[in-house]
Parts: sequence; structure tokens; C-alpha cells
Amino acid sequence: MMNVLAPVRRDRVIADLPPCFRKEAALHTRPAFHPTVASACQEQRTGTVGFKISKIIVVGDLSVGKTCLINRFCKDTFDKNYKATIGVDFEMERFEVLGVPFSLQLWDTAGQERFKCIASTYYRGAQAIVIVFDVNDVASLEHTRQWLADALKENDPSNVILFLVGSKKDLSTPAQYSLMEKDALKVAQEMQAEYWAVSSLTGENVRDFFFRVAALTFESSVLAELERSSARRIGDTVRISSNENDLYLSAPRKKPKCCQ
Ligand SMILES: Nc1nc2c(ncn2[C@@H]2O[C@H](COP(=O)(O)OP(=O)(O)OP(=O)(O)O)[C@@H](O)[C@H]2O)c(=O)[nH]1
Ligand SMILES: [Mg+2]
Repeated sequence: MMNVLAPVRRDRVIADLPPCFRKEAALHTRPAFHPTVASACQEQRTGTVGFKISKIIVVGDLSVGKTCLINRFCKDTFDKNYKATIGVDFEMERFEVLGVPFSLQLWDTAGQERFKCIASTYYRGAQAIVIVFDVNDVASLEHTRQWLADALKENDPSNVILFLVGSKKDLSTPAQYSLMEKDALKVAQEMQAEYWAVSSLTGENVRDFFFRVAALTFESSVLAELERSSARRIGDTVRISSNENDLYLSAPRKKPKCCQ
């Protein structure tokens, strides 16, 4: 059982905004947390954010490495034998972001077709969608569009943040990898997703990726909370937006081309 009162592990404390992986496909490229968010945290005006659990769903083809990715981060383990996820599984991770407790519920879903209808009933209410493909398998990249479309059917596209994650980076040569990355960046841009490449075998980028997920989910939760509380105060909706390169947090998401 997770003890919600115990202090957060020291290696789950986020004091600065972790950087993106590729500037060409990032949710935003600001070097620090949104100033409105930073001051709200400093003044302890984050409302219910510190008590909430954010749901993150992880989807993608069978055997691309979704379970291994979550296990590398949450348990620091790696299993080379494939055991299909049946339906869904989840892990909890507690963070502290800018001094505020913040929990992620990571939902590991099944990629196998026959378990898909069970898994999809758990898609609803996600704050972030992580779509995984294998960097050595171009078909799995092509299928990410369908995974996104299915996940968005159960969620409000304007309220969810997206990550496209290439897995098993250890199995590709630098030349193969960079060839594939060109395509992956295009797909990520089209989806308005942030792109990452990881290896659960070596651990490369795994922690950095989840820290980025936690930080960006937190940032958008605080912005949403501030918007709600100011709407309550003045009886109208106030949009908190930034004029910087902030494609995803302020602009309402258009339905991506790939899921029409
Ligand atoms: N070399 C290497 N193998 C990996 C990596 N990640 C996963 N694998 C292997 O790929 C296989 C599938 O991994 P899983 O994590 O079970 O895949 P999954 O996406 O959860 O599959 P489903 O649950 O069926 O949807 C296993 O044999 C893993 O050991 C990685 O980063 N590098
Ligand atoms: Mg699995």
C-alpha cells in the first residue's frame, strides 16, 4: 500500500522544469516552469492539485515495451522475457513538484488485439496519453495514429497532453536511429505530441522522460486550477495563457489530422 503521508522519495523531487528531448517536437520549450505556476506554488495557492492523482495512460502495439518502460522507472527492473499485459495494470508514483505533492497513476494497457476492448474501458479521464512504439519497427510507429485516435475517443482532446515515445533505442545503430527519428518527429508534430526515445534495458532517458511527464502534467494541472479559482472569484472564465512558444497548454487542440 502506498503511504500518502510518508515523505516523497528524495529522487522524486522536481525543483526545476526538466528539459524536453527534441525542440522540434516538444509540448513547450520554455526553460523554466510557467511564472504563474511558480508563484502559485511559492505562495501555496495550488488549491486541490496537491491532493489529486493524475491519470496517465500508456498505449501502443503489443510488445513495444510499455510494461518494461513503467517497470524500469517505478521498480528499476528489466525483464527480457515477454509477458503480455492482460487488460490493464497500474503503478502509482508520488512526486513533489515545486514543493507541492503530486501523484501519477500510470496505467499500463494491453497492446494485444484480443485484450484491447478491456483495456480501452480504462482510457477515460486521462491527463496525459503516452503512445509507445518500437524504434526498430516502423509498423509500430505507423500504428501510433490509431492508438491516439482510440485514446482520444474517451478523452477531451483539448484537456490532455500527449507524448510519443520510441522504445528499445539500445537495439538500433546510431544511423538506423537517426533515420527513424526523422519520421517519428513528423508524426509527433502532426499529433502535437512531445517526442522521446528511451531504452528500458539500459535505462537511457527513462527517468528524464517520466520527470518531464510529471512536470508538464503538474504545470497544466496548476494552470487549470488557477483558471477555475479565478473563474469562481469573478464569476467568469479567465484564460491564463502565455505569449511564448506554448502551443499545447494554451491553444485549444485541433483534432489532429490523423484521427479524422
Ligand atoms: N532490448 C530491449 N528490449 C526491450 C526493451 N523494452 C522492452 N523490451 C523487450 O520487449 C518485449 C516486450 O516488452 P513489454 O514491456 O512486455 O511489451 P508491452 O508493450 O508491455 O506488450 P503488451 O503488454 O503485450 O502490450 C520483452 O521481451 C522485453 O524484454 C528495451 O528497451 N530494450
Ligand atoms: Mg505490457
